[in-house]
Amino acid sequence: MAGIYRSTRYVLQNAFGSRSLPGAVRFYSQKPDPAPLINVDVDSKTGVATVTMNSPPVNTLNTPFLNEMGGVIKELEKNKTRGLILTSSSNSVFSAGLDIMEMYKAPRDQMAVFWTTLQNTWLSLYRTGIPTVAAINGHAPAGGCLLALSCEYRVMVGPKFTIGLNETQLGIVAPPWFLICMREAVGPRQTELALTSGKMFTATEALNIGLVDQLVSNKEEALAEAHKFIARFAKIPPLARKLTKEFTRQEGIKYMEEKMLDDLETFVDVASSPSAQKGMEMYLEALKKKST
Ligand SMILES: CC/C=C\CC/C=C/CC(=O)SCCNC(=O)CCNC(=O)[C@H](O)C(C)(C)COP(=O)(O)OP(=O)(O)OC[C@H]1O[C@@H](n2cnc3c(N)ncnc32)[C@H](O)[C@@H]1OP(=O)(O)O
Repeated sequence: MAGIYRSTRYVLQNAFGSRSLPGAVRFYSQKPDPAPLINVDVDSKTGVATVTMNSPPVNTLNTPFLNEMGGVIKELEKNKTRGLILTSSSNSVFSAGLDIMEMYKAPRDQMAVFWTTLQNTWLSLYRTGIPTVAAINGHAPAGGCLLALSCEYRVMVGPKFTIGLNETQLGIVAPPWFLICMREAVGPRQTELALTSGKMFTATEALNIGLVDQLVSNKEEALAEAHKFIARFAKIPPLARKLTKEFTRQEGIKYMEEKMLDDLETFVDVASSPSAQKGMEMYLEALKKKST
């Protein structure tokens, strides 16, 4: 463990040129990208940003994507955006979650950079003072569900899409901060039942347990409801709102601030273990078979 801790720190220091970890890796220098993986459209009347994930085919969360997302959130905060609506350009997938190729047969140092980027981007989204809504217009397994859970409100297009933390089905484990997000939405009983079996919920089931807040029948309605949710805060002083959100989300924020490096070590250990690698291999094969 200690060896991994040291080598991970070394890789991150090389990668980010920082002297104090992990705080220093929270900031990204955004390179201009000719083909953005995320589109941002700010409504000039309301100041609300629609952030559209646009990384075909299935919006997997890999290091470049997560870096871009972190940069987008930082930029929106700087510009005092009034709301953030997270959605997808795909007609059927919100996000397929973490890019398994970042974990399957990946060197430990690559896994470490990937996970640190995920931790930081997640924290930015989870704790931002900007009101956030997920307009879930497609399947949202695992990391896709985490993205939605990190927002304050979830509107899901039903009935055919699914959402859930299905990690155990792949032979991997949702880390505690994924679990905290789920528990905040559905409570401890449903969280244990859902995560131990890796259950994917239909949109209606998700509504019934509180995993999503509203069902709609298409993306346009989802966006309209998301705007309505954000409009609720028009008369609420932003600082009071921001601090209240931060207090409500204290457990997840504290976990990440205090346990970031432990969490990283655990991830690299678990994800590189032979059983997790085997699970991912079988899962990737099944995905390939399905798509041919
Ligand atoms: C201690 C902590 C240790 C570990 C914690 C790790 C936490 C992990 C959390 C995660 O997020 S793991 C990822 C879990 N994701 C999934 O289980 C989703 C898998 N994907 C799907 O179920 C389906 O792709 C879909 C329902 C999202 C969409 O279906 P469809 O529209 O039919 O697309 P295809 O299945 O044909 O996929 C197109 C293409 O994309 C590849 N792909 C899909 N998902 C992933 C992924 N997560 N990572 C990498 N690649 C993915 C798929 O293989 C296809 O590739 P082709 O080359 O065959 O086109």
